[in-house]
Amino acid sequence: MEEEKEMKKEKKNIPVVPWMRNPIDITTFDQCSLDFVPFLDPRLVVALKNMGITSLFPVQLAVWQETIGPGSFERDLCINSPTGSGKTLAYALPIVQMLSTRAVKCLRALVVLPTRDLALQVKEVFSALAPAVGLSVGLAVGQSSISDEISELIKKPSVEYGRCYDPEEFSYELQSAVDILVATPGRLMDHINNTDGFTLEHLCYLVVDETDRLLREAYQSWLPTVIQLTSFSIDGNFPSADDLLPCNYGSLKTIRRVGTERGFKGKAYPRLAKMVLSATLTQDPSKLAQLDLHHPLLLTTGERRYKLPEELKSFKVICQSKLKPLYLVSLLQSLQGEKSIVFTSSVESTHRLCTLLKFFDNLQIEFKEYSRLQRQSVRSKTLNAFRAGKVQVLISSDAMTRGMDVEGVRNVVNYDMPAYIKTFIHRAGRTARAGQSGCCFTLLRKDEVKRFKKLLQKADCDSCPTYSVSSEVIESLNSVYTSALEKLRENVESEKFKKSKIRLKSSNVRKEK
Ligand SMILES: Nc1ncnc2c1ncn2[C@@H]1O[C@H](COP(=O)(O)OP(=O)(O)OP(=O)(O)O)[C@@H](O)[C@H]1O
Repeated sequence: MEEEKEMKKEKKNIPVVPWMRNPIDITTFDQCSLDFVPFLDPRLVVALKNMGITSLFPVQLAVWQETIGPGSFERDLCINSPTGSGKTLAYALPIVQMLSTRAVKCLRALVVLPTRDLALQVKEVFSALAPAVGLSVGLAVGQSSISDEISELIKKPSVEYGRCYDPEEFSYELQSAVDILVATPGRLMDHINNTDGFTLEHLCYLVVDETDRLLREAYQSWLPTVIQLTSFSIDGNFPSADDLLPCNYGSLKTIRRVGTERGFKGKAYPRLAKMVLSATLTQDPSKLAQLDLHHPLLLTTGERRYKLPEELKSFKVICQSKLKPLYLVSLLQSLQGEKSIVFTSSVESTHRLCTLLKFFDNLQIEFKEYSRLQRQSVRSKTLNAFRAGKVQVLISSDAMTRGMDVEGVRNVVNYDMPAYIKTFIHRAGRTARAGQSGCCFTLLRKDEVKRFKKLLQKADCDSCPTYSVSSEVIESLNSVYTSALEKLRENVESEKFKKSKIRLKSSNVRKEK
């Protein structure tokens, strides 16, 4: 009976979790000039202006109100706000301001993101703000070797030549070189487990960005570990690491301890304040429970759970499956070199489509493949070229969908219809960011149209006109397409042959051994 009730609520879009039913509506806030933002540190005003920011977006003002303003961050914040609405600055700005008065450097804010590319992007935002008030920002994503990363994050004590040091005392002297750390879960766990001097004992702020994505995967249990290391028991004592975790967790000796600590002189331990964010925040009670939120407060945009950016226009392009590449080429040509991202359903299909397009004679579109099958260095190079406008079109698997912010993307093309509204939202959200306009085109077979319409209704989108592609253009491309398909077939055969040769060679080497 209870379960039935819960299901009905979900269908009606009423959150099952009670505290989610009385949110703060972000749409009631207006954009606000920096000059009128209460208590904003003048040094940060200068830093923001240097970033080209002259006013705060509604979500940023709403979070400011709940952290620096009257809310005083007494409750943990769950922020559900559309793609491109400025969530990064919404948490970065108050964190930097709150830490600006700190006396001693230690790790006080941790921001966790699901991918390296996203972490790099968020670090840029913190790096543009934090130095203005004397704070340092670190990155733990596995971009450099672990030893390089450690030397960036941990400050070694100065050693006097000729003096003999007790090793235990010596390691106790290790100090954080950063106030704020932006990390991916894997590298974070590496440091928690193995890096001497890496400690969460002084952590005041935890941000879980792209929350629903991070909660979907366990990532070596990073979340329960962080929560255990930063919580204290009802009697006010902090648990001992030995009580909580297996003995191979080396540096967990650094768990929060009872008593006065460096950085909290004379003050009781503050609770760990959390901000969790997404454009498609989960409402699943069991997932939210993992975050161990303290009197959570939801900040959301309007009444609907999912919302597309105001300035996004959606179109459908109807075509037969076998003619999709032709329609795509024709569509891209009609976009006349505007920065665009084409999403496919898998890394394999991304690769196949790119190979096929390479065989289109006289295409006159600068495009590049971007998928998680590629090495990070290749991906970074491609992304930089795309950012710089040297590449007009990125053909991508879903590696790009979450959070990536590339200026000037005017169009998104769903080469394959996304199966879920969340996927549609994150893909489409690579355009129409920060109040700019943008278009999302979805290639559909006739029999997919009804399902697609239903999908869009979940995000309150009732208008998705058909974008017609000129049949003359399609016809004129037909012979080029036929020959490109033939070349693709030959290419697939030769790739298969090469792979089988490599396999044979390596099995012969093994036999010889
Ligand atoms: N107050 C502001 N004024 C002008 N531009 C801003 C402001 N705040 C953010 N931006 C710009 O808006 C863009 C989108 O911001 P951001 O990446 O934080 O969005 P988001 O809400 O996190 O999106 P997503 O859900 O896709 O991750 C960025 O290019 C950022 O520089």
